[in-house]
Amino acid sequence: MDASGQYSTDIRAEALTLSRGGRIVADGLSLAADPGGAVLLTGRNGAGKTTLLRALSGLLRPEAGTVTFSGAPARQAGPMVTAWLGHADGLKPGETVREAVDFAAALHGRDLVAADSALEALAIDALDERPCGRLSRGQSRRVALARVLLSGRPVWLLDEPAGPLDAAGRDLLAQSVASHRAQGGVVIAATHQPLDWPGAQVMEIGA
Ligand SMILES: Nc1ncnc2c1ncn2[C@@H]1O[C@H](COP(=O)(O)OP(=O)(O)OP(=O)(O)O)[C@@H](O)[C@H]1O
Repeated sequence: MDASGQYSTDIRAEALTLSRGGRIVADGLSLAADPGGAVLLTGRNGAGKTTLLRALSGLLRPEAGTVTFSGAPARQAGPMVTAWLGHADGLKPGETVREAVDFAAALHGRDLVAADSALEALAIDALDERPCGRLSRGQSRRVALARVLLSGRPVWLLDEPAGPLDAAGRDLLAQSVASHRAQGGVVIAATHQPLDWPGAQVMEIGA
């Protein structure tokens, strides 16, 4: 983020061949997003959406092709510029919502005002004393998303972010994504649900 509070990282993936367990699951995939961009990855179960997200993050090495963030290879830059939301929310059952969110804020050098804002952005401020192990699936997803908001990372990679969210939760997610993009952030999400993110590219995997 620069002095004016804007992100400026772009992502380029070119001619990717991806394999899982020794089997090619996707071939010839390319994708690009400039600051402020969003890409929705769609496609049937097993098409390779999660695999592509992992390759974009730098966690999975492509068999062929390249992923770069503003020109830097993903395996080098990915851990610094991406925030990852997987299928699992990764919350500790005994930790309260407040503890989970405050920890994320501290980890990313954010203050408690930012933590409060993230709780409010996902409308989970009233749940702050509840242990994460006693949340509903949608409430738990909201906490995981609040932690993404606190990451301060320019590129969000979200795997089924709206899976268990209700309509109000999907609206809050859309608003959070819109504010991130307005700051020059990039959001790439795999989804089975139609998500109303204005101007997002839709890329069908395995078509
Ligand atoms: N750890 C693994 N080892 C071997 N094969 C795997 C592994 N994980 C996934 N696969 C295979 O890779 C292919 C792509 O899986 P991936 O999870 O990327 O699909 P997806 O499009 O995200 O699916 P879904 O919509 O069900 O989440 C599938 O055929 C899957 O069986």
